[in-house]
Amino acid sequence: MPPKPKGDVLQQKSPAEFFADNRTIAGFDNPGKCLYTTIRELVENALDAAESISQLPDIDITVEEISQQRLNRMRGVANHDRIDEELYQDYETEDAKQKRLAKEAKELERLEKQAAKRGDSAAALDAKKKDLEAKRAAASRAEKVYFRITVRDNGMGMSHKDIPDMLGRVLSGTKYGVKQTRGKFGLGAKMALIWSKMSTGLPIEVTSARRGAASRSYYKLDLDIQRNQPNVHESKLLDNKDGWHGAELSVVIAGNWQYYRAKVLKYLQQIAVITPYSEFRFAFKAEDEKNSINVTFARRTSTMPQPPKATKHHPSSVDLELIKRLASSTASTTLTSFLSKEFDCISRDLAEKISLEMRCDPTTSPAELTSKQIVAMHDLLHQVRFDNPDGSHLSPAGEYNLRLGIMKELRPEMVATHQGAVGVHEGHAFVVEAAVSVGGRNIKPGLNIYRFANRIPLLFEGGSDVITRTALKRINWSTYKINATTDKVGVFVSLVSTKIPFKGAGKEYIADDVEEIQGAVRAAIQQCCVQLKSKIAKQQAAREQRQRKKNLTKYIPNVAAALYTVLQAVAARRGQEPAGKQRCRPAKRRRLDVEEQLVVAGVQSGEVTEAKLAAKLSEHVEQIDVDMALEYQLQQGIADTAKVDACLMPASARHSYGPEAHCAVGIIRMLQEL
Ligand SMILES: Nc1ncnc2c1ncn2[C@@H]1O[C@H](COP(=O)(O)OP(=O)(O)OP(=O)(O)O)[C@@H](O)[C@H]1O
Repeated sequence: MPPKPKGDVLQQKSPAEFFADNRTIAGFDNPGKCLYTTIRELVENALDAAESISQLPDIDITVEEISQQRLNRMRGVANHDRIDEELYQDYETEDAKQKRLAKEAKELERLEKQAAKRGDSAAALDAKKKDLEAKRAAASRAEKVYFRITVRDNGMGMSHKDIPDMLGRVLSGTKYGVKQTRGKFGLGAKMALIWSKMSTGLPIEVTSARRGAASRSYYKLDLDIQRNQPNVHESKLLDNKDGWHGAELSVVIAGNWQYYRAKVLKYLQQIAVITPYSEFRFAFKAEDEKNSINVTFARRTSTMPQPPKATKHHPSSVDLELIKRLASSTASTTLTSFLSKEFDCISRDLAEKISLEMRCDPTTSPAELTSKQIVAMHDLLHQVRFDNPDGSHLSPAGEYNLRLGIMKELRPEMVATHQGAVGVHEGHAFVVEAAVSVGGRNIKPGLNIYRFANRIPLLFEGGSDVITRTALKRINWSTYKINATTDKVGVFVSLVSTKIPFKGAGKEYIADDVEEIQGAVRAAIQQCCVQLKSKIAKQQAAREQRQRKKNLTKYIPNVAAALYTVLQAVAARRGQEPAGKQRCRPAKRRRLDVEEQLVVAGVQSGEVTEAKLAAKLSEHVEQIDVDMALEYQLQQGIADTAKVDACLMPASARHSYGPEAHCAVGIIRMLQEL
């Protein structure tokens, strides 16, 4: 027998080991990204848990900075005193120190020049210098920084006995059905635990209670990576006198706040946009108190989208294995009832026809189907024409919520929203919602793209995502009077589906190769643009009108002065002419009409002054402005757009419904509602 090549030994890996070795697949790339993804996974679980019981989510997120010394104390490890400094990575030779100082001086000089060029204030320059110093201090600091991340929600909670498996076994969860949920893989919380095991060795702490439970569960556990099973350190039942329900998960990991701070805050802002019915309280507790942050993303509405419902598999989306699994686990005893009960869009009638097409007796038990019959069924299910899923089980954010979220977080000048019709991809229904906003705070000029999938903000890998690519390449913004480089444009697209074609388990971007989704995203953005186009045209007309008024007003003093000089000259000449001559003027000179004669007389008597002329001109410009505004409103269809019903409660029984009240900008008409 030839000798086995060295290293050619058959090995097996548990799913936990696989994900520990390939953390990047799940979005756990580097310490900073791990910090971000941990927060994200826990927040999304919290939202899923609250929404599943139609509870307005109340979520507390705390990130507590922990120094190496404190972590050592927590782990019961003695602090390490260095014997030989030269052994360490952060040891700086004299040469290296000189180079660093020179580089820092250069950087400082660059900052100062930049600030002078931009005319930044001394305070802004100071802030930049401090930032530079902090970065340098952090980079030169030998010890790593750790974080305790705690997320507390008011959701459905977890049952006492399930907690170890839910949080200590990779690929276990309650969200595997055909249902629109943020979680899908049964992986996120476990990845946070794996990372905590790998970086700090500390277990996760969980407290949870279900609705109406008399006790709350407390667990301290970690995950046996090789066996992929939970390892419970401590478990107890605590009193739940105040009837709390929800979950609180707390995990200590290595991270990098400095580089991922902006991403975390952006994520929270975007999740607040897509779930304005949630309240998020975020606290960053720094070791140095002055660096701590507290931000609240307040709830702005109590209107929650309908919770998504679990649906059945659509026949055109199933594979052979799934059919086998369903056939072996179904409670149905006949093929007809199996097909009509386990699959969406198959009536009993159709089920019977399919059975006959399979050359099977409709009363055959699904458990007795042979492999060949299952293959025949699989082929048929992919060939027969079925109705599309109707999408009623999906739960889009809704145009109202989307608009509200955008208004609350960005305060744009205008925003348009659109919800597309239900589409289908591989037998899974999907809905695309979009909003396009113009102007607002905290938004840069150009296209600012916000992507959401099953109401999760997607912040990474934007370049490959169907939403980004569509907004950048497939929309001709100028057709809609939008300047995609200078206008501050917000493009918000949210896709919900029972199956989002994510690339990777990190759920960071949506594939751009699904034609149906690509088309739906494009159509939804275009619909918003069409709405905005007319608003932008109106705005441009109003701007031009304002400009015209400004120009006219600017010249009033000069015009009044010139006019007054001319009038004075006319009045003086008239004053010198003998009375008789006034009646037989030379034919060339124009006759003054009565009004003009009055003005000239006014100038002569001192009643008409330059100031009075200027005031009259201003009045006239004002009047033109009002007339044009009213005419413009009429052109735009005042009846449809500018008429608003308002209910006024009379303050007392003595009131009358008088005639219309006219003002410069509208008419108020009182009608008695009988
Ligand atoms: N805050 C929570 N409240 C209630 N149940 C929770 C909470 N967090 C986690 N769970 C339960 O634990 C399970 C596992 O969570 P985990 O984050 O590992 O995966 P997931 O959310 O199902 O999927 P994904 O990996 O896609 O996020 C969930 O399916 C859920 O049942």
